[in-house]
Amino acid sequence: MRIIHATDYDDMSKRAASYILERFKDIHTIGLATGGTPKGLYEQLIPFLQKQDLTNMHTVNLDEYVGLAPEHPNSYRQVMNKLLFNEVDIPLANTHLPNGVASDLEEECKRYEALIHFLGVDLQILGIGENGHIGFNEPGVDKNSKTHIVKLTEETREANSRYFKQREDVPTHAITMGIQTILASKEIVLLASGEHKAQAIYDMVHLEPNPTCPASFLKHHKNVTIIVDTKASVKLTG
Ligand SMILES: N[C@@H]1[C@@H](O)[C@H](O)[C@@H](COP(=O)(O)O)O[C@@H]1O
Repeated sequence: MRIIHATDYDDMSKRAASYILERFKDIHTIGLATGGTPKGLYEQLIPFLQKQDLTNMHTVNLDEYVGLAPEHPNSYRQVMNKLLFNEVDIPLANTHLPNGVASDLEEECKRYEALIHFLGVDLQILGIGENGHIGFNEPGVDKNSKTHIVKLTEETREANSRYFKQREDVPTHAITMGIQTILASKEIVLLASGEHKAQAIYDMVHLEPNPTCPASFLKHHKNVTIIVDTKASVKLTG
């Protein structure tokens, strides 16, 4: 695990953008994350992406809420459209997320997993939850998990309720890439900013891989870079 230290959120976003741009010519499929953390990174990437031919590029997102149709303003599909896809000239058909309203959700998980393996992810961007979750792989997750349906912890629903009108509107379940799905990508870049992420970052770096901190399983991957700002790394540096 390589650690790149950034001063603050803005610096983290800029460093992450430069890191990705240095490798851009080798990225055909990129794994994307939602949440507040990668927003600044996407803003940094947009001016560059606007000048690229993205016809053959594909994106795969980590997760989607169960029960929210792609048109729902809180669906991760809409979030990604707003943050990135509408700003650049990528065919929407090349931007992939699980379908949270599929009639057969188990089949949908299989379809999405197969699609990811077919495309092959060159670089996966990750954020991290305060409880160490990646994607929506909550504590207790199986390290061999593939794309699956998860019940969200109350902590995660609370953390994500800021995007919804009221807490009760936050879905109880989601479809997420599993730990194995994430580990199958060629390279992983995890971003974290803010003191509320400091414990999760400490656990990820210092604990043996174990399900209490799902991000600790990233130690099983040979090419992981974490870009953390001063506040998120405060427990690492003392
Ligand atoms: N499923 C997403 C994760 O992919 C994200 O990393 C996490 C942290 O979000 P934020 O970046 O807003 O702190 O929240 C959500 O639960």
